[in-house]
Amino acid sequence: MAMHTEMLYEWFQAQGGSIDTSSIGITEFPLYGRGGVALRNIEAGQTLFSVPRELTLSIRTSSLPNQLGEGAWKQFGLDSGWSGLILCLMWEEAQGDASKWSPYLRTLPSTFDTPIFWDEDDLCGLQGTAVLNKIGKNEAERDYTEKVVPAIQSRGDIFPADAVPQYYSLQRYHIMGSRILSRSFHVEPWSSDEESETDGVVQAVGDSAAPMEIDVEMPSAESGFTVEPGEENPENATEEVEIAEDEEDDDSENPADVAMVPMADMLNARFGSENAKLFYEKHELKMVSTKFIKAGEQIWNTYGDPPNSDLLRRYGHVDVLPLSSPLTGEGNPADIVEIRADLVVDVAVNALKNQPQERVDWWLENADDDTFVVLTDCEVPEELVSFVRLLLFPQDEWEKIRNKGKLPKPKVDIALLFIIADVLRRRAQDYPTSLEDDELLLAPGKVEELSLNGKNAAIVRLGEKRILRGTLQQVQSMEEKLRASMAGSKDKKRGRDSQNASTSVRGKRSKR
Ligand SMILES: C[S@@+](CC[C@H](N)C(=O)[O-])C[C@H]1O[C@@H](n2cnc3c(N)ncnc32)[C@H](O)[C@@H]1O
Repeated sequence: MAMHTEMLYEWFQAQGGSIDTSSIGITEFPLYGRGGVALRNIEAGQTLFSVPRELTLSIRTSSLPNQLGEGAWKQFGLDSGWSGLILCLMWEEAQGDASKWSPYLRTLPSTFDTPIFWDEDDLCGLQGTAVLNKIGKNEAERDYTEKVVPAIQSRGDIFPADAVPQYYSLQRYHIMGSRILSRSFHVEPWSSDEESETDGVVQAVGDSAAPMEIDVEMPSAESGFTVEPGEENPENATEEVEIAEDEEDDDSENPADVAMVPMADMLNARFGSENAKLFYEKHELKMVSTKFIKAGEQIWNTYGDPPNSDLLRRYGHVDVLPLSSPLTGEGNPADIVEIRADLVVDVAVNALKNQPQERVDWWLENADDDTFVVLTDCEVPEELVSFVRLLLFPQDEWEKIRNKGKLPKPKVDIALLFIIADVLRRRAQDYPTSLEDDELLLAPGKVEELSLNGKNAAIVRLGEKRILRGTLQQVQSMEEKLRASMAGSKDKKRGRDSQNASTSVRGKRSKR
C-alpha cells in the first residue's frame, strides 16, 4: 500500500500534478483507510495540490471513445449512464503500463463494503431502509449485458478475446462501477464564453443541469489564493468541484462530466468536518483548504453530507456522531426516513369517504414526489400534511383545490394527526427488527459480535427508527396541544369550533 502511494506521488508529479508535500501527507487512518494529514498548520485558502485536467480520467480524456468511434459509442448506448466510463476504466486497466493512468489505477481498491457486494442474509438487514431499492445491481448487470458485452464483441482488435476474462468480466464491471461511485467527481468543462456573460460572477458551464447546486462559498484567502465571485481574470477564476452524485439521482447529468480525479480521491469525508474542497480552473483542479487545519489533523473533503443510507450504498461506511435535540445518542445528523405515498394511502383509506385514486394521480402530477422525507429535526414534512389533507377533503373542497391547481396548505387537525401517527407506526414495521432490538445489538459489549455489514445495517436502521420515534412524539404532542385547546374552551360554540381546530405545521420543506 505504502509503495503504491509512493509511486502515485512520483507519477502524479511526473504528469504535471503538483503537491505541497510540506503541508499534506497521505497516511493510513485506522477507521478510514488512507487519507490526507496536515504535516504542519495550514491556513484557510491554501492550495494543497493541483491536478491538471488531462490527468483526470473520464470519457473526455480516455482515448477509448475515439478508438471505438463516436457512432459506435452511441450505437451501443455507451453515451448514457456510467457504462461508457466503466468500459474506459476497464480498457485503461487492460492496457497495463501503456495506460497513462496505470500507476493511479493500481492504487484503487478492488474490494468494497457496499451492499452491491453483500449476500442475501446481510441484505435482509437493510429491509425497510432507504438503501435496499437503490442498490441498482440489476440495472448495472443489464447495462453490462446489453451495452458493454456487444461493444466488446464488436471489436476484437480493441478488446482481444484472451483479455476478456481478466479485464472485462461482470465482476470487473462491478468493481469499476464501485470505484466510480465512491471516488468520482463531477467536473464540467471550462467555457470562457459563459463566464463573460455573468456579470463577473463565475459560473460553471451547464450550471442549471448540474446534479448538485454549485454555491459560491469560497475559502477565505489568507495566503495568497483568492477565489471570489466576480473574479476578473478568467484564467484564475475558480469553481467548486462536486463529488459525483450517482447516475439515477439525476437523469440529466452528462456522463462526460463524471471524472476520476487522482490524489483528490485520497481524501476521506465525515459529516460537518470538511476543511478542504476541490475547485476547478481552466487547466487544473485545485484542492484548497477551506479552514485552518492544525498539524496532525486529518484533511477532510466533503461528499455532500449524505444520510447513512446513502453513505453505505455509495461508499460502504456510515458516520456516527453525537446527535442534537430532539434526538439523543449517536448517529448521522443528515439521516432521513423515506415514507412512500402509497403507504400513506393504505393507512388513510379506512378514514376516507371517497376513492382516492383521482386525488393521488392529481398529487403525483402537481407535487414534487411520491415519497415524503423526514429529517433528524423530526418535523412532519409539510408535503405529507398537505397530501393527507388532500385525501381527507370533502368532495367540494377537493374540487376547489383541483380547480385552483394549488396544493392544500399544510394545516393539521386531530383526524389528520391520527392518520400521520398511524403512518409512522406502520412505517416502523417495515424493518426486520424493533428500535429496542437494534439498540441492544449496538450496545457496548454486544456490538463486537456483529460483522461489519451487520453493524452498518443496524446503524442505518436505528438512525431511521429514531427519526420515526421522534416524529411520532412530535405528532403526539401536537395532538395533546390541540386536545388541550379544545378541552380548555369554556363556551359551547368555541368547543364546537375547536373540533375543527387546526394549526399549521412549522418547519421547512423537506429536501431529498
Ligand atoms: C474517496 S475514497 C477516500 C480514500 C480511501 N480512504 C482510500 O483508502 O483510498 C472514499 C472511501 O474512503 C473511506 N471513507 C471515507 N470517509 C470515511 C469515513 N468517514 N468513515 C469511514 N470510511 C471512510 C470509505 O471506504 C470510502 O469508500
